[in-house]
Amino acid sequence: MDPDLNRYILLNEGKGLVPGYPQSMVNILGKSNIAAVYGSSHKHIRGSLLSLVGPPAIRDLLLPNIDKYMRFFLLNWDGKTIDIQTKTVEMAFFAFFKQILEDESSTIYESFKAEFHKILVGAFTLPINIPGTSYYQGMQGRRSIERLLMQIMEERRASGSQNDMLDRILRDEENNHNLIDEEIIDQIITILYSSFETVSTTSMMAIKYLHDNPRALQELREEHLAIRRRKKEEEPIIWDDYKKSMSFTRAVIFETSRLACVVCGMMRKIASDMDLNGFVFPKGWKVYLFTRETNFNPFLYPEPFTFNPWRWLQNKSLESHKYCLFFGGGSRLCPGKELGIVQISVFLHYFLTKYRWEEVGEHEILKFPRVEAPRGIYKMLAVSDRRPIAELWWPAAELQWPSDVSPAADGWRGCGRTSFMELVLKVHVSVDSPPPYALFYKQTIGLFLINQWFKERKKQEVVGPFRSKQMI
Ligand code: HEM
Repeated sequence: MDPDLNRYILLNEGKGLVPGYPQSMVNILGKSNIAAVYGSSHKHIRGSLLSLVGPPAIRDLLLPNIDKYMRFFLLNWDGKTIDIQTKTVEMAFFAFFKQILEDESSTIYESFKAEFHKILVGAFTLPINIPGTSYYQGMQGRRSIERLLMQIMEERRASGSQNDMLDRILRDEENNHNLIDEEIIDQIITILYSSFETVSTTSMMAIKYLHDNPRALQELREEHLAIRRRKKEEEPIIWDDYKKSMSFTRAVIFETSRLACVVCGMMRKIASDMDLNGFVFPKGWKVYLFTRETNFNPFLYPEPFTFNPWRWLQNKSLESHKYCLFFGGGSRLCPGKELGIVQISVFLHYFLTKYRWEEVGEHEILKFPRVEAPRGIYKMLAVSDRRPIAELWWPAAELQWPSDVSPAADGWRGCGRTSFMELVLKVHVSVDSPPPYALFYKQTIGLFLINQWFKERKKQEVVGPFRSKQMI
């Protein structure tokens, strides 16, 4: 949790602090996925990815598409009670799928979605490859997506070009990255995996915080209405709108990422015995850089539990502060950072300028180990606002939300109080099969983990402090 040490680890991959994501994730996302490779392979793949999702690509190719699909996606919510969690999940998947495989049929879209869901569930599990486990299903999902992509790539090669991301990887005209098929498949799965949950969760939480903070909602809405007033209804959002007229939107997105802790940390592996802050970390050990603590550092963020987007405007250097690690750091700084922010901004733009909404029923949002509304009950009644744009604003009185849903009340849930064992059991023992399998696996895996834990403790007592100055 030490912010300086976290930063040191992120900046020193070259000294043997390499990515250390779980085996299940490496197997399911693929051995050449960007988060599993390092050194020259990492540089090579990262170069290819940046040319696909970096700011020039967003400005010229991706933003017009995001605009088109976001308008389409937000049609017809009027008068309906929607589950905002389900909707933001669909929004993120739909928009990224369309960037990658624009003209593929709805049948391909539906199969992709179903198989991708298995990948999501399986990526952080114990790699036990027997029917019924989430890992097994994740591997099945990966294989199906592999088959689908191979087939699409063959068709594309035979029939000439389209202009989506897959096609640009296949052509790779300007950049000469020339990825082989296996690398292409791994990168596509990784782009979807890395973008989808971060973008959907940040969008959902932004809506929640805006709910709870009418003043922020009103200011954000005014920012977007001002953009709309300059445009005809059918005119899309362009790069200049995003760069020059959405500063409060960016602040809302950063404040949401901070308070909701959409990414809690990053994982690294020690390539050879290493002394870090006076502790010897033996080769092969995994290090979890727990960065979410820093999000609540009162010196960096006064009144850290308050949703205060204005702090990002008052202190412009906060975004590049060395402890601000929402998007990682060093050579693995998120290559999709700008794309993610653009997508959430365009989503908010159309959501705020099209609809008013209110909460329906009770809701519960968990923050740890991942941010989610576990029963999907965070529902909203969206009402299309048909008044002329000039009149569109909400009197603050309309927007008094219950005080018991303040960010301070739920912002800290579980954090720091979840024991390691509890966490391991929660994260890994998510077996999706019906009883009696589920119970059997849960018990077996639970016993296995407890046994491992006792063994580990015993080892520490016998081996002592790992030849170090202090015991880890
Ligand atoms: C709000 C949105 C996002 C957040 C908070 C976020 C966060 C992060 C973080 C913290 C890392 C560092 C991981 C590490 O060091 O191990 C990362 C890496 C990465 N992100 Fe994002 N991300 C977001 C959106 C996206 C999008 C839209 C894409 C899609 C293009 C993307 C693709 C990636 C990839 C490929 C990596 C691995 C980079 C590497 O290993 O060099 N992310 N992201």
